[in-house]
Amino acid sequence: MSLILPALTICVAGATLVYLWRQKWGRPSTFLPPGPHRDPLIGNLRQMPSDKVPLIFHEWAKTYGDVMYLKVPGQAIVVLDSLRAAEDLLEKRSAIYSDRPKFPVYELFGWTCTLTMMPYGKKFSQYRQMHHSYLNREKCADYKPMQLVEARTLANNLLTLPWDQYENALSRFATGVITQIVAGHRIESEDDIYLRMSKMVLESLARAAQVPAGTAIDFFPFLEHFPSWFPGTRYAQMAREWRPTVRELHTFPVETVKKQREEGVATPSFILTHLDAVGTSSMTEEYEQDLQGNAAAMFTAVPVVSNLKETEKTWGVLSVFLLAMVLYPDCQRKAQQEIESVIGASRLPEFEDRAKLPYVECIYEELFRWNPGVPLGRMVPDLSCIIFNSPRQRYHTGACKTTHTAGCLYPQAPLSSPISVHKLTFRRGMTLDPEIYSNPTEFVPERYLPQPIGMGEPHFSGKFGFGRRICTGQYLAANSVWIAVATILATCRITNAIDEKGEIIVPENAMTYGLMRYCIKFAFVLLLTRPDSHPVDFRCAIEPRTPQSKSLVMEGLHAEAEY
Ligand code: HEM
Repeated sequence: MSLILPALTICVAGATLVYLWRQKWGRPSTFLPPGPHRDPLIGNLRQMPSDKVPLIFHEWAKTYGDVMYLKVPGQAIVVLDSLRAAEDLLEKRSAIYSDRPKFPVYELFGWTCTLTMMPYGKKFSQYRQMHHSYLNREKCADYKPMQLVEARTLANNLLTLPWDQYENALSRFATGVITQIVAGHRIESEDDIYLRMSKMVLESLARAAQVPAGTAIDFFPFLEHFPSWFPGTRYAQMAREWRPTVRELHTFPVETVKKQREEGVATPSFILTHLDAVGTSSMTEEYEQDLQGNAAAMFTAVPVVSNLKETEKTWGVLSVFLLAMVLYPDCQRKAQQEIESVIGASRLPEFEDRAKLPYVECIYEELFRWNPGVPLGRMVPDLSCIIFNSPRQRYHTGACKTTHTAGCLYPQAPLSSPISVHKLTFRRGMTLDPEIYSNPTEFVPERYLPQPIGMGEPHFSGKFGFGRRICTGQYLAANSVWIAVATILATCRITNAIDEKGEIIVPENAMTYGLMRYCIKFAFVLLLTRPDSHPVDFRCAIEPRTPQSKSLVMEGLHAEAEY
């Protein structure tokens, strides 16, 4: 027993030395894209920004170009700073750049069979198909009545709740839509089981997402079996604690719908459709796991916790909307005038009005460009963009396809490759491109209107990602965001909050960006990344836009309650 600790320490120290040696001498960098100078062993670790990472990468890209290479111990990062580079690699070559690395930590948390983290392959196509069959453009038209009711509930909540509950209201909206899609369940109260579960699970996901594939466990999976006091096992311990909660989100919705189906009371949902497709008696264990994983993956698309800022989906976009409306009151006024002149003051917006409200459409588009909720693209890194540094190495690792962009080789990675390289599609740089967008840091909805009224600039086409990994919930999300924006504009006036001293609070026009933190612990270098952005906490005031607003919302809710 007394020999175990020294033996383990020697093993780990040996593995670390081998690893560091490989970092230093294992790979010449002949074919790498340009990037800041790298120190021996630690690469770009010293230069890595601790805040506003997307903006700083964008600054660096001005020197090194729109395909930039960075290296920190254990991870190589390829930053794609322009739409052209992203389209070139992720759209045109998506057959070879759609893979994901293995995520031992996520798996320990209980995220197995999850599309978002799934490597490219047969199962991946099967999962995409499962999502697509329920979330394609045509099917999403059927969900509009439900989204309309949820948007009106949101407006009602914003008009009645105090300011510190606004985030909850937005979260409830996002979760409410997803629970109906996934399980046919309508959230009626604040203590709803799905709200509680999503809140817990998203918190767990956020913790795991702080370290996408960058923990000691990811580098040395065997550490999972070590006792919790052993250096580098912290995330394994955390994962073990969260696992039951994550698993509950997988099993509970499927079990509940199965039971409802047996009792003949199930309402249409993603789960019911897939249960019906096979029949519960002939359902294999594998199919059930697939269904659980796919249903749970949709919940991960919803940030439900008011204090939880780590997620990037619908909530993020709507909080960006509130911030923009406070900072740019003229835009709010123009949109409200448009709604009033097209729809009048006696009813609320509906999906059929969308084409007649071009300025509201421009606001919707500008939200995704101005401060995209996912500035570094995928929260989950890809392994697909592994770069091999020499033909010799390609030979050794058996890569089979190569492509050529910006003078660099990007061969396809074999899944067994031991090299961990993470690509981050860099959406912030794409949305700030001065060659595409004039005054790019300003919120200017008019930029999309045709000239001479507007500037004729293009919509940001990467808002839901690229290629074969493009967001499967894009049509659902687009409808959710649009109807929420239109309904809030029609019913609410969003203004600056007043503080305790009676002074106007002017929110800072700044987004916080995830931290890149580094801890060097007992020779393990852990890269902790949180590649997300969200408005810094801000207060705003929301009041009825007209004396009739509240009653209109209530009438609208009653009229649509039986959709
Ligand atoms: C405004 C809301 C949303 C935004 C901005 C958004 C954006 C994104 C982005 C940028 C990606 C990465 C795409 C890539 O890797 O190129 C993604 C992936 C994904 N999204 Fe969304 N999303 C939203 C809502 C949703 C919703 C509502 C769902 C489900 C109902 C969903 C399901 C997914 C899934 C499953 C993936 C992973 C796809 C894969 O890896 O193959 N998203 N999303």
